[in-house]
Amino acid sequence: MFILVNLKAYPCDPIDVATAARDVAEASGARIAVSPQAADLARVADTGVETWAQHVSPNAHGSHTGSTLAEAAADNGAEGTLINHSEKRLKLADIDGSVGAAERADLETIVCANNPAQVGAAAALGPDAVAVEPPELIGGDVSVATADPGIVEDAVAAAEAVDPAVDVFCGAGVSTGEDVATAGDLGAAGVLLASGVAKADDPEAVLEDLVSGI
Ligand SMILES: O=C(CO)COP(=O)(O)O
Repeated sequence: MFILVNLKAYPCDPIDVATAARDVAEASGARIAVSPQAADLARVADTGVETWAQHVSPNAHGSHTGSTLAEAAADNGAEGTLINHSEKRLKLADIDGSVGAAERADLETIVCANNPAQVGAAAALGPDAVAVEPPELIGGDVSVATADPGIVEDAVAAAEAVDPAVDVFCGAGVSTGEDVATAGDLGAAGVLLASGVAKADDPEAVLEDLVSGI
């Protein structure tokens, strides 16, 4: 199970979380990545933790003010990128373009989706993985795998039907090792989470609990 911690725009110290994630990954052997604000990519990558962008634009180099270029993310230490997060929704053509931009820059890709139908559509674009995150459960206390196990199973089936090479992740409300284990039992290859770590008083303790569920 891959654990990806999305820091969103939370007011946590990205280096504290990155250092804790690096230490827990090293001690446990688990794969843990941290996805900070674009401006913090290089500092987070410098800790040695696996670092992901929260978004990359479909654009290549050129006159595109305000773009987060895949090439710039990669040059600043990102190894992968989320695309189409629920809080950064894109048009279909732009999701396709961002997947292509990430591939050109050698970034691994996870395309996020609201439901199994969108998971199937996202899988057709050829990312490395897709993630199902019901928006109504994001930021809550109950894990998607407990609140709506069927949506995870249906997302796994939807991706499998389109492209069995595309991994399926789930996210929303994940905060414990038990949540990680339940997600794995439903067929997820990993989890995306944010508030459970970014808002924690002791992110390292939460990460240690999370990897106990792998
Ligand atoms: O959006 C998410 C991860 O990308 C999930 O957020 P929470 O873990 O805060 O529910």
